[in-house]
Amino acid sequence: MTIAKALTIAGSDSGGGAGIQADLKTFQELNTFGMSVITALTAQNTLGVHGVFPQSLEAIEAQLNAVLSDIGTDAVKTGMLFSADIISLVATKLKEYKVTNIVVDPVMVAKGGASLLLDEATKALIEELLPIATVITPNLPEAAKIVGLKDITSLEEMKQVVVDLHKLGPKYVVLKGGHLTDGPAVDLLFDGKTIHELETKRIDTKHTHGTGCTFAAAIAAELAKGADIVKAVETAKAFITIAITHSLHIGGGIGPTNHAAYRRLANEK
Ligand SMILES: Nc1ncnc2c1ncn2[C@@H]1O[C@H](COP(=O)(O)OP(=O)(O)O)[C@@H](O)[C@H]1O
Ligand SMILES: Cc1ncc(COP(=O)(O)OP(=O)(O)O)c(N)n1
Repeated sequence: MTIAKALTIAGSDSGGGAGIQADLKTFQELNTFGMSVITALTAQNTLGVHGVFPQSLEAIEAQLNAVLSDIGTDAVKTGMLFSADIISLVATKLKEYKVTNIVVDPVMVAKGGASLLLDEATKALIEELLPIATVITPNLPEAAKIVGLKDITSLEEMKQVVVDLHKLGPKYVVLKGGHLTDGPAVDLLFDGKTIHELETKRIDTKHTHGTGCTFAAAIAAELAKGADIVKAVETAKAFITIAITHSLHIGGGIGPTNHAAYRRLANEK
């Protein structure tokens, strides 16, 4: 039996809602074979990030070589990369192994405010990773930081920024509107010619831990299976919307999204 393969290069979330754990659950639910390269450990739960422990470059390189020299992958999703050195290593290895379908989620800050990317690493992200990305999936604060704005607060501003982000080299840009404070949850996909709007009702819940990781992992899984970019992003949007609708009220803070809900609902149809 053959199965599409997807690799996440990201940080571990001990609480299970974001990072490597969210990515692997999403890969599994979307019928791909998930693999991981762990860049950093976080001691994390629904209340926040309590510790960040980056892995050595040696450990990260060994994981990348092990997976890519033997198994290979049909898509990669990058998440928390933490430092400029880790970004450079990942970019070098993705080029060395000629990896295609590279989804870059430029993770910078967790919802609780903890920094998951050193400030000085933004330059390496922009210069080394964005140009080799198939698609990037920034949220609004990440996009603002990348293009040098204070903030992005409207759909009109999003439409300008998605074009500016595309000029940095990725083939496609998905700008996520989850951080807009009211109105529907609108994401924009720009393919260099057309801006596609993906809109759903905004779900009234605080339990949104791991939304960005899950969404980007779903895009990677769909690309790995051969979907075109529009279909991949549409499926990812449906996946995350259902995961948020059925989010899990566990722990004392911001609970995780429900990765199992999409497949469960599909099976009930
Ligand atoms: N309350 C919500 N209701 C519906 N969709 C949401 C909600 N919050 C976020 N989303 C969607 O979840 C995905 C992740 O977006 P976002 O939360 O902005 O990312 P991040 O976790 O990186 O900050 C996007 O598709 C966004 O539109
Ligand atoms: C290890 C790790 N990686 C990424 C994140 C950020 O995840 P995200 O999907 O943006 O969700 P929030 O944390 O912002 O809810 C993380 N927290 N941990």
